[in-house]
Amino acid sequence: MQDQIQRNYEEAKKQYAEHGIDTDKVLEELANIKVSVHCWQGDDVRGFLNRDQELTGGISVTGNYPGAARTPDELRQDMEKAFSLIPGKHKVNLHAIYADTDEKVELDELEPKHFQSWVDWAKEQGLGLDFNPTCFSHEKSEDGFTLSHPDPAIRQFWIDHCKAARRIGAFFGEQLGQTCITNVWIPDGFKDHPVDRLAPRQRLKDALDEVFAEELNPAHNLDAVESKLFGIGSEAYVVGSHEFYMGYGIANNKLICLDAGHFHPTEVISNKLSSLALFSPGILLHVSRPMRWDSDHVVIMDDELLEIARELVRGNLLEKAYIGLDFFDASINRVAAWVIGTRNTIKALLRAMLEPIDKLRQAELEGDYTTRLALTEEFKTYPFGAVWDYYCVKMGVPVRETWLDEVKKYEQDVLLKR
Ligand SMILES: C[C@H](O)[C@H](O)[C@@H](O)C(=O)CO
Ligand SMILES: [Mn+2]
Repeated sequence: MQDQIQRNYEEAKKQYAEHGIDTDKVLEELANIKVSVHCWQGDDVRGFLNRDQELTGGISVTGNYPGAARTPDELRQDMEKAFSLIPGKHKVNLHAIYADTDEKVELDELEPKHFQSWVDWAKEQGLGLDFNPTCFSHEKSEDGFTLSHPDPAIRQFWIDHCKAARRIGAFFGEQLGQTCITNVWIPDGFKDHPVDRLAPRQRLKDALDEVFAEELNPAHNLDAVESKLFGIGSEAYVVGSHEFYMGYGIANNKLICLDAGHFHPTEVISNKLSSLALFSPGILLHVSRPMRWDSDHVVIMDDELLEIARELVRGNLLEKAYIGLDFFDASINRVAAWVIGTRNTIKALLRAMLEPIDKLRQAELEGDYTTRLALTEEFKTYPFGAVWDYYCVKMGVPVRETWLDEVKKYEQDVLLKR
């Protein structure tokens, strides 16, 4: 098998070299790209702080596949399994509700010490950490409002939680020597048409100003803000809309987070990256897959994933874009969900890096759209699979679908025993 993979790679390498593409160099670059893998796929966004609390905030997980992680140790064990099947060294994206502590601690009182075990584990595994305040699944968000809440006391609770989250993010960055991205997403919105659209946005703006007032070392923590068009129960109006955060992020030097599932059904984030790149200090991606009402299906190799990857590569945006994943599916093996979505994201980047970008750009500049179309179409069947297989071998992870045997075995040995 390995000899065949090597031979296939040598043949593919020649074909790409004819178009000036150095596959060895591409693979070196690919190995440097980190994907932030979201912990919440492993336990259906339950977390460990308030395990009896139902999931709220207009997001939903469906399915009852056995084996969801019930403790921080189980979640780490599952993520280790997933990472052993994914090429490269990556990051783990945590939410505040994943604190690992026996203390009964409120969200606004969280401290770095409540995440010490995650930092120790990340060090040991060579992983980075990203972070998110959890502004949902809590009694103080039951009426659908957090940072824009009309009640100043409730608003203050969420402001204090977000402030605490940023300090935890900075602790991650400082401890791990890798910048932590702390992303603020809030569910606030109305099911039906509001009378006053402005006041909640004014309150959100003022609350964010307070959240971000403390200066933190940007080498340790960078802040991001994530918009959404609608959620379940906030169909008519979401306070933190795209326009709101475009304005806020650019005016306040914050990363803008684009979640692929947070826009109109035919609106794509791939077409937003080049505009945003010109004006914002950085972009955080939540790579996801919208399906009708749901914004969070497991990422597959569809046109939009490829287009996102192409935009990142062609526009040289990989330096200012941070790639995070955001999906949750409880109807399939959760470790497999991570592996499928993360491998696809990396594979899409590889495919984008294996395109004759200079030739295509030149054809476009010269108005030769025939060549542009012909080449892009022919490259769709160039042997990127041979390069991917070789990359998996080189990085010491299973080739093609052989990873699935390992997940099935893990399911038998570990997940079904929970
Ligand atoms: C759990 C995440 O923070 C959440 O999915 C958020 O990023 C989002 O996308 C909400 O729709
Ligand atoms: Mn998201």
